[in-house]
Amino acid sequence: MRLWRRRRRTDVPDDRSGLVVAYWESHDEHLLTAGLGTIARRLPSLVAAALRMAWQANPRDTAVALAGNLVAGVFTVFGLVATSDVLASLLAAGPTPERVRAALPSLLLVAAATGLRGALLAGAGWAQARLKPQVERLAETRLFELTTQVELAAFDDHDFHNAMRRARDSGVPDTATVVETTIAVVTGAVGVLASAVALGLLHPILMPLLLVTAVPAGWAAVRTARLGYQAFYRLSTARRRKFMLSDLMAERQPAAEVRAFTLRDFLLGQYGKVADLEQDVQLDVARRQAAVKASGDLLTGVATAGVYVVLGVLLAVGVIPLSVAGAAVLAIRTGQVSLTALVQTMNRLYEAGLYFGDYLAFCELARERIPAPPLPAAAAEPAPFRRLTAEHVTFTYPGADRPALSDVSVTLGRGEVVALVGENGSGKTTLAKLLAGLYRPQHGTIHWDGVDLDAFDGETLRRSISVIAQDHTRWPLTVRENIVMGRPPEDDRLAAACAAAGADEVVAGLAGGYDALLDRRFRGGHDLSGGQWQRIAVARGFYRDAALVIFDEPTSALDARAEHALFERIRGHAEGRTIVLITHRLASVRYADRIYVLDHGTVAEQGTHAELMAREGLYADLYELQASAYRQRVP
Ligand SMILES: Nc1ncnc2c1ncn2[C@@H]1O[C@H](COP(=O)(O)OP(=O)(O)OP(=O)(O)O)[C@@H](O)[C@H]1O
Repeated sequence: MRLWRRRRRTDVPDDRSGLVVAYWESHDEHLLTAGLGTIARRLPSLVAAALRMAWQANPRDTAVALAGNLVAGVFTVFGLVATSDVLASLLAAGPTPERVRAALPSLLLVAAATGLRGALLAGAGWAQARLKPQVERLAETRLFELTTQVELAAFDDHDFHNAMRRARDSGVPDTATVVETTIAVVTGAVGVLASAVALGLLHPILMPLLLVTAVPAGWAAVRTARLGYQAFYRLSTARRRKFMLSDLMAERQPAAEVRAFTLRDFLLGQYGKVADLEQDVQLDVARRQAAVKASGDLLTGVATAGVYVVLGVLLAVGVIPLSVAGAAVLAIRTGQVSLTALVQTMNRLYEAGLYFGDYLAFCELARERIPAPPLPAAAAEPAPFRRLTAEHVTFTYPGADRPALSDVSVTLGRGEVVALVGENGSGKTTLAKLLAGLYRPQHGTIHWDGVDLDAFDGETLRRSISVIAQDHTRWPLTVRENIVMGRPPEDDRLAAACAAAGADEVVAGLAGGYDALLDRRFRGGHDLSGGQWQRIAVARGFYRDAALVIFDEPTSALDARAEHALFERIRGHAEGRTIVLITHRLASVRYADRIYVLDHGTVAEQGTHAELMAREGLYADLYELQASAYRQRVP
């Protein structure tokens, strides 16, 4: 932390400190200043949460792992106490063969206890190994169940996004680590307890000696974990920027532009700044962790020497006999091994627990952002509407300082083609997403034949709506999967949708036809041109039998002939449905039943093409501007 502040004041260039400030503002101070007490208080709830997770993943394996370790502890005590009897027999007066014979029963007990303990630990270890992948899968499934269910607006929220990255990248893998180390902590604690009980049985005064060696090792482990977490948290924003830069420099998609714009030096320079920052922090942390570890080891050595001195004194003044002292040394050594393992695993548990905490916190956060369930009365699948109306709708994106839409009202009737036009950033896409139920307005209502959209279950509602987004996803799947998109595959429908979108020509040109894989990262995969991809996306829109079909800039990448043909087909597709068409090609919206002209988030004008032209307002201006461009080119 000190290094950080020093750098911010002195040699960090401005753009680098931009990263730092972003990180610094989102800092969770209390996690970074956690001491031994905090950890001790945190561990029980952590252990409980981890065991709950393990139990949900597989109750039998969890029970076997825990019970195996606990019962093994009983055999440890048994073996240590029996060792004292062995030593007492061996150190007694008399001929050696007699002494060995006398020690035999205790020796057999020690051997049996050791064997059984080993078998139990092996069984517990096997159960534990089985648990790991099961827990990992459970954690990942839960995370994806939530990330695919939260409201779309959550993805526009920087804090939510950061929390999701931390949960996905560190939280999920560390969930399995937390379960693993929880059981290891139980194992270590049982081992220490067994040694302590054995020492207590040998002589009560020996018990506290074991604990003396625990303090320095515990301090070092906790401090090291804390330093590591500080570094991770400090660098979370910087790492995100580094991943982004590494994608820009080493992925296929931006490769051409990196060269065309001669961006190499700029990107490497940006990368260098982030990498310098990361390296500085990591080296600083490594140096401080090494110093802490060295101090911890030194103090543990001093404490162990002290324990042996005390043992020697007790022996010298006759408080304990030699056989007990011998067994005590063994118990202390056994206890120390368990103690070291316990401290190390506690350290790992605490460290992983912080990330696991991020995971649990994110799951909680995500649950809060799942849209509320609909009213039971209206939860059925919506019937095709006669009228879809948005009334006085206002919507502001999370973190935005002004609304993207203000007091917007529109009406869509069945069988209509309704066009949304307007300049860049005027709110067309936002309005379309609200009509599709992807975002919820903060003010105003959207009614599907008089029923508020909120009353429908989101998934059910969206089955009745088809959205072809402007920035549609190029799914790395086959052509068929790209168009069918999880709906039951029907060949006739597929062919009709492709023909309507002009994608049939694209499919005909691919060796695998509908089964061609559209991802060049896999052997035999294909890539398509922008216009070809757009035809596939439009076919997706035609394939879904939806009451409301939204085409957002469906022809932006199409050639003139394909564009003309597509607008014709879109009009044909409106029968029994409603089409919302967003486009800047105003010639194509002339035949729309109604045109809404958006301007800075409000509806500036509405009407048919003829009405709007007669009005001589914004629409007429934009239309004339486009038309004159064509007129100029044609003498
Ligand atoms: N995810 C987002 N988070 C914050 N602001 C956004 C987001 N998406 C859009 N905006 C803002 O909302 C406003 C409306 O954007 P929208 O995409 O709806 O405009 P548009 O009319 O579709 O523009 P274009 O013609 O360029 O596609 C813009 O000011 C834009 O910057």
